[in-house]
Amino acid sequence: MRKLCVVELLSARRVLSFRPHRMEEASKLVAAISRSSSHEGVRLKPILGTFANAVVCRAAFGKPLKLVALLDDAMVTDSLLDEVINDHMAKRRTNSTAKATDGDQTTEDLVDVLLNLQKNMYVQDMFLAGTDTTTRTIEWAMAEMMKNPSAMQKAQTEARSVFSDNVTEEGLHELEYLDAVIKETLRLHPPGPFLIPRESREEANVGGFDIPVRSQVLVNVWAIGRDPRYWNEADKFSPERFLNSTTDYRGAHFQFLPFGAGRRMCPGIQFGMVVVQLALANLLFHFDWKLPNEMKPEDLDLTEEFSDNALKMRETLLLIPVARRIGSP
Ligand code: HEM
Repeated sequence: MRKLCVVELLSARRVLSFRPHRMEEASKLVAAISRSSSHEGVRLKPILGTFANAVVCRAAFGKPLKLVALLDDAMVTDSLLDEVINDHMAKRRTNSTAKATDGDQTTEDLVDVLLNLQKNMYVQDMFLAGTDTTTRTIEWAMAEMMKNPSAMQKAQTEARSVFSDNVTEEGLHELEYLDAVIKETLRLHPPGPFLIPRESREEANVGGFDIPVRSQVLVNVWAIGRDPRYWNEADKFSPERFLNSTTDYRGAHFQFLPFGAGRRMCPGIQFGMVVVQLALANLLFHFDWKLPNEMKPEDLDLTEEFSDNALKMRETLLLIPVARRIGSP
């Protein structure tokens, strides 16, 4: 099933096919921030959540669903998902959009794919794994850049020199500094601080502790990402450490495992990274950002809180966006 999803939904070809949806949702994100701009500031998390929800849902279900209802209430979730599946079945019966209306197979969504294969259960898992992780990564990256204005300035200057009128996905690969910002954010604040539990297949001794065979093993990637044996000034936010470095998050460098490693590694890396890059590039390109109440960067509270295997920001990020006139530096 995992293999199926990787090939059918999260492969490079599929991720590329969802580009028009992502671009549309990115424009809505910019418009929503512009609308809610005020002197008191904007709470970024709900707006980012709506964006990530829409992008993941449009890929998975063909349309946006209500995020809060999905996450908070299992019964509502079931009935919403039933509705989505029934919708798709009805469309198939009337033979209108079993495949995409334009006849292009690549615009099928996950529900179409799973209905083709008669495997409906996986839909909800995919949704939950994809939305919260991306939202939190974007929020943490913004928070760290607000606390470290020189990083914000470098990322902004880069975005504004790569793009002229608008952000396009084709140009995202040129944002090297932003890529380093995202890596550094994932090192310090991995959205899943513990990987999926593993079971040891043989006896081992780790750090002086005997681990019997068949023990449940939890890998704490948060602690590994801050271990001074592997990272200089481990608690410092310094995207520069990833510039000209070969360390990446694809599971081969065990000091940096935000997406896990091995057979259970996150299959949504490509999907997740493009969503995070696209959102951040838009936030940096279209807005200047200020802290409310004349707060100084060093006073921004980035205390982490751990619950439900997620690292959350204790204080929700509140920022003032100042829309930029395109063409100005
Ligand atoms: C910044 C974004 C994301 C991060 C940091 C992240 C991180 C992770 C991690 C750490 C795991 C566990 C891996 C392990 O134990 O080795 C995981 C599993 C998973 N992720 Fe992601 N993820 C992200 C985005 C996504 C997206 C966008 C999707 C799908 C749309 C997705 C789908 C999944 C699924 C289905 C699993 C379970 C895999 C399994 O059970 O074998 N993730 N993710």
